[in-house]
Amino acid sequence: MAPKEILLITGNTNKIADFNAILIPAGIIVRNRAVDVPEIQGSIEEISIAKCRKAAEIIGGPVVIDDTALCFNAMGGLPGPYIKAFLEALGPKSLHLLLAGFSDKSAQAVATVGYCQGPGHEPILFQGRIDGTIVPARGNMQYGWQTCFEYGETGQTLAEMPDDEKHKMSHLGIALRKLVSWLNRSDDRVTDTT
Ligand SMILES: O=c1nc[nH]c2c1ncn2[C@H]1C[C@H](O)[C@@H](COP(=O)(O)OP(=O)(O)OP(=O)(O)O)O1
Ligand SMILES: [Mg+2]
Repeated sequence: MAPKEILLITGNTNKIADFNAILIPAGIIVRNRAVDVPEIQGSIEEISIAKCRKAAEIIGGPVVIDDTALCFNAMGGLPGPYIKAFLEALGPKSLHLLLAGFSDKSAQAVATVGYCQGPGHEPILFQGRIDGTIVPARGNMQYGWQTCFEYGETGQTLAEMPDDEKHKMSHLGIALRKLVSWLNRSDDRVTDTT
């Protein structure tokens, strides 16, 4: 089987590294274009679909995007897809203070990966969601809000987990494994009809 290739549209170098770490072992080559695609307001799915459609229009061909949300249950799912603005304003060390007035610190990390064949095609979404708890920052500060999200019952934030362990259970890992099986299925369909 020929190696598969995707074009990931993102300006986030940590995201590119995570895509590579998860997809290279699955036999998928990740190319990247750092285009800043406008992000609308709406549900996680609406934002991802619009972002994916716009990226395909800009590139004029097949693209993959990701939009990652951090949803606080006490806040009805906010900041959700708007987490980037909160992170930029507060920094990872203060993010947990948003929940200071709530006893419920539970949260979900949600990766929504979109694939669009090209302009005029409908994007397809692949989503990974994991449950966790928002805590004062612990671990490697390198990436986003990962210091503040303690995964499940592990007692570890995503930033305290070794990368290979994290990619096996992360929101992005789950979403990308769904993308991989869809890419492989579509390959089978092509084989079936020839
Ligand atoms: O696994 C993650 N662990 C920790 N932090 C993360 C993760 N994944 C995204 N993040 C951060 C980056 C950004 O502050 C926000 C998501 O925003 P999001 O729009 O998806 O990413 P982005 O604007 O950096 O890149 P782009 O839209 O060009 O793909 O959460
Ligand atoms: Mg973005």
